[in-house]
Amino acid sequence: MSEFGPVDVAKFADADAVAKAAASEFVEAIVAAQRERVQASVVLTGGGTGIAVLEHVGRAQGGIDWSAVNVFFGDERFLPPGHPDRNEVQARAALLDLVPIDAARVHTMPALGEDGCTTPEESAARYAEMLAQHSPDGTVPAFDVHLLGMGGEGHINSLFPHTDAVREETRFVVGLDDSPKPPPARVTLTLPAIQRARQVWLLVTGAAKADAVAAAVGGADPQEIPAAGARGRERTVWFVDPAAAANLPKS
Ligand SMILES: O=C1O[C@H](COP(=O)(O)O)[C@@H](O)[C@H](O)[C@H]1O
Repeated sequence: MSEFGPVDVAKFADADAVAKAAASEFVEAIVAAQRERVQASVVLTGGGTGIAVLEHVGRAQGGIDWSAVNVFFGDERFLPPGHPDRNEVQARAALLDLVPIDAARVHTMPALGEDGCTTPEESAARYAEMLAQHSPDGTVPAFDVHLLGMGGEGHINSLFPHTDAVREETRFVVGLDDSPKPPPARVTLTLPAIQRARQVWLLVTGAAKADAVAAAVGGADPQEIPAAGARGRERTVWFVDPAAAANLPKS
């Protein structure tokens, strides 16, 4: 039996409908996790669609007990604190500053110069320690939902094709200083960390991503198309618009 749940593709009329639907299901998933386990843990992503989803969650919110949500990040740009390109900064503006969540529950990846971190690897090591403290077995939490965006070449978090980061098999967080997409210095959860999540949701819109969507859903090698390795233990869902879904088999 596979260690992963099924892969579903959910198609919506356009990019805004993708963001609205994912936001509404995200709220429901957090509420359901809190009903079952009291605490919910989610991983946020950067990128256009990922941040649009958070804006819609901020408007909807319905029923989430924010005092029992732990927020983590899938990747981060290793830039000074408060830099507008940091995923954390964008997530705060879109959602986290608008809801009653305790600052201690927002687990950000240390920025350049924060907590004495001068390299992405130092930031990654700090983040891995923090994740271990939030995991019953001292590894990484079983996130309820891990949100992901995807680049046109199939990257997720900061896991780019044919890189050491996407090949990583043991560490849950790594730093890189040669990201093909700027900025070069980044920190990212790895495939082994993503694969601990109960649910993995990929939020993908636009024609530029159609080839990578089809390859990933079709079971490509994750070293070629990192998104192919993004699988949740209970469920993996692709939230796509018609342009991103264009090259999927019609059935
Ligand atoms: O660099 C990144 O890109 C991906 C995808 O972004 P998108 O704007 O094309 O949706 C994003 O998921 C990731 O967090 C970010 O660091």
